Amino acid sequence: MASKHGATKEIGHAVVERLRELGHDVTEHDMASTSAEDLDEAEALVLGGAVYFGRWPNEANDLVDDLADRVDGRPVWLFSSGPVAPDGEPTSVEESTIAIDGTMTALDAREHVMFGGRLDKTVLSFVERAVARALRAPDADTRDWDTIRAWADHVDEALRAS
Ligand SMILES: Cc1cc2nc3c(=O)[nH]c(=O)nc-3n(C[C@H](O)[C@H](O)[C@H](O)COP(=O)(O)O)c2cc1C
Repeated sequence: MASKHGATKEIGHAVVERLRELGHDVTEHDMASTSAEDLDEAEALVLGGAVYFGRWPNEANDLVDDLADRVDGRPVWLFSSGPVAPDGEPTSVEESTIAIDGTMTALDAREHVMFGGRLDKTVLSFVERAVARALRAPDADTRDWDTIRAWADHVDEALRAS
């Protein structure tokens, strides 16, 4: 996971827990302290990033660059955590956009899914808080745990089918 304030990390943890329940041997990594080589033994990869200004954090994009040469046909799934409001900015799940096409192509990923996010202005940096205020983004947590777990089930099914 690549998470600045923990919301994406918690989503990733829920996915990991569900995949473990379903019998998979899963290791959880923080992308900021993970190299592509660290993932060489993994049979499949699930990468999740928080969306800031329409893109994943730098550490996620750096890891994707390094992974591109090492994926070697392994199945890859991607998720993002972003939208926190039904309207306004940051925007709704349906409207939220992220520059993910390059990542999809680089890793030959099977799919990318956008989950809701969490915004808590009390934990943001000064600049982030100023941006959130300027965008009139409300404090909210729109992560839907049933949807997140259902997606883990879907990844499990795809893994079993492959
Ligand atoms: C400065 C700032 C910029 C953001 N930009 C976007 C964005 O472009 N698109 C989006 O959907 N969400 C955006 N968000 C919402 C975050 O992606 C959301 O809060 C996310 O769940 C945070 O994840 P994290 O706690 O793992 O860092 C932004 C939030 C902040 C504070």
